Amino acid sequence: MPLATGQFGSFGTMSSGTIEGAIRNYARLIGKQLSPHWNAELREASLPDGVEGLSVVTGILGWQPAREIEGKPRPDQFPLVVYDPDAGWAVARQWSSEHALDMAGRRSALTYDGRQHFFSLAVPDPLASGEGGAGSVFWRAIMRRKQPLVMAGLATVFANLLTLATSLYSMQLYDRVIPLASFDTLLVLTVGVGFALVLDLTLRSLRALLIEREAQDIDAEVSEFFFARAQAIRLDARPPGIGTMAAQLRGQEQVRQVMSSGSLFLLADLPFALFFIFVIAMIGGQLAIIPIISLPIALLLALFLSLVIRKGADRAQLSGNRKNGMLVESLDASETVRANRGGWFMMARWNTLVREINHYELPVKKASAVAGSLFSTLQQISYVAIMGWGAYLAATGQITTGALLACSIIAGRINGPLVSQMPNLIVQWGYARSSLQALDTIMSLPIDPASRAGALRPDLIEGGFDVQNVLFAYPKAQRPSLEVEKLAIRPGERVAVIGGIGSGKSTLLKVLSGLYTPIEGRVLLGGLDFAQVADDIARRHVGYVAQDARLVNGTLRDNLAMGIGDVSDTAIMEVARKTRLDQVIAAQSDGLAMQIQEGGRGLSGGQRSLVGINRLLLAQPKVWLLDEPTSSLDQNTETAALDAIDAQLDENSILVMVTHKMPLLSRFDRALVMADGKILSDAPARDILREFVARQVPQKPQAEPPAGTVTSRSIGRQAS
Ligand SMILES: Nc1ncnc2c1ncn2[C@@H]1O[C@H](COP(=O)(O)OP(=O)(O)OP(=O)(O)O)[C@@H](O)[C@H]1O
Repeated sequence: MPLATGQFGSFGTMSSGTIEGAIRNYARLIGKQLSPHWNAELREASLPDGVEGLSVVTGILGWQPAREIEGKPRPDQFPLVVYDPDAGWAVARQWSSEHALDMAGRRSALTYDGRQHFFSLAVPDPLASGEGGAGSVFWRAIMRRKQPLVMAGLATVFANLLTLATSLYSMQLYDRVIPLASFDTLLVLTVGVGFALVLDLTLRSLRALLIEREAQDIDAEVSEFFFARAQAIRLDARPPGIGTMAAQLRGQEQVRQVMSSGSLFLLADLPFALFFIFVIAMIGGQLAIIPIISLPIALLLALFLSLVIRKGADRAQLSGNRKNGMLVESLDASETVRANRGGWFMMARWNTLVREINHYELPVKKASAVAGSLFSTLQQISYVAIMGWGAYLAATGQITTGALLACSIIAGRINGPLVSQMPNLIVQWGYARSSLQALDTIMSLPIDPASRAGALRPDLIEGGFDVQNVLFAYPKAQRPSLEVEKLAIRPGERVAVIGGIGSGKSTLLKVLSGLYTPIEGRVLLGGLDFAQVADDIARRHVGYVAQDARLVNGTLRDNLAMGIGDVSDTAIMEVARKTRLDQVIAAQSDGLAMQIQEGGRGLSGGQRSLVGINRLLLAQPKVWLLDEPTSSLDQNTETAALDAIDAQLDENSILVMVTHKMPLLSRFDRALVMADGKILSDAPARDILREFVARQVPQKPQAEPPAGTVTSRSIGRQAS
């Protein structure tokens, strides 16, 4: 709800600012990302008007309370959240004059008249909760919901106490009602136990509902965390098996399921087992010895089972994840597999994995089946022992028949749910444990420094690239794929990168884009270590079209406007006309609303590249990094697309483009020739082109590759 309305001082009319809007702006300014659902809990809350609103909001969100600045803030204390009695909540960047504040997201300044309140806020980082491993992510999510969980715990306590009511009821029936034919007592007891049962039902249902509701929230929070974490993993550190990694991430559902299935509350029943043994001792005396013996046996059996299945569950889980990876790979590469008659090869790998899973799962299944029978036998033995020994005690007058019956009911309560569900629970926990281990592996992968809190957020990046002693190697690679001692690219330069296949051109572009972090050396852009610049700022400044331009599931419009925000259809069509994408759009009955399938299926390779180029033209970055963007375009479309890019470059823009098409060098100032991950030559593009043409002409009769194709040999020759 709006907290205040009014105007910002004398500098113009403003709409009223809400706390949520101010927090969003503040987080952006200080470089913290808010999780997508950060304000979900605020929607149902009623927030007070006025300055108290912020403390209520931080309380609901579980953040540290905001710190109010006393008096007039110093310049070094900005940015600050501001509450103005007239204009509501906003964010002040800095003083713009002695009595005016420069406001974030607002064009006019706020007049300071001493009535404003200033706050500094500690915005938690959504990825920070990952410190301490995957288990701690779940644990923190649970602990944030202490209140409902305490209530669920209390419901467990009461429900357990109420089970005593039925046993005591039976005892009274046998000891008082039947011998004395006391029907009044029967009526009172039955009504009493009836109430107890209704209460028990209510409490158990309440507990189940509470757990389910909280489990859903925990699920949303935890899955959001792992999704964000997976997105933030440094691209160069990603494991190659995407399908396997997806399966590992899905393991979180298994952990969540175990946590929400009420199994945790089954463990909460454990202390009650001790209490029930105490009650049996009170009613049945020596009979308590039976559960005192049977309960530890059950627990030891459970411990033994968990040890037996641990190894098998871990291995079965690993193979299961690989199986998922293989499934994804075989579906993704189905054309290649089919065209090369690789079906049987894939099938053989699949069957091997299935056999592997069965091999590891078999001992788990066997152990849990045997344990199930053992637990049920233990339960029956303990029943027979209670009844047999109890009958002797009753016959010899040491306990009443009612007490015997009550003891057998209570003993059933000890052994019943706890013991009968134990094997299942242990197997579930075994798998959840290995899922947690897999999640820990993902958590241990390095994340992009730019995704971390504290990344640089410059308003403006001015200047060119300065690459200093950069060394980059892919994980587990034998040798580096890129070694660049020194490379400077000034604003306004158009640089082509050429070289044979696998010479390191794409890697250079990825390192320049900041998507890959060098293992040694630095890439500076405008004097800033680019790896330290916040991701959103970096992406806005640097545009990159990958060699394999992939699209995502959604409409063509979604794909063109991805990451750009508000972009009108008119703007899209204007750019599309320049690059000839308009012809692709016109050929579709749905136009921009055309549905694109995963990975860009539905469009041809060339069309996909063209969408990538158009996206960049709409984003209007200062730095353009293009990896063979026109390799699959026809001549006319290529010319149109490159002309459109040319037209958008100004004297401060940088263009670095990888290409195998030598004639395109005429469009560039400079050309870098690469081989073996190194820059062999860095020269004016026209010189390289002239040299190339000169060398090509006499060699034509020797059946060399067609002009315009760069090979390792030709590059070697140029460089020499
Ligand atoms: N994901 C990866 N993991 C391991 N090694 C890789 C990976 N990608 C590339 N390489 C290796 O790094 C080297 C440089 O590859 P890069 O893709 O930069 O070459 P390129 O010059 O762009 O080649 P092309 O012209 O074929 O696109 C190659 O030797 C390649 O084998």
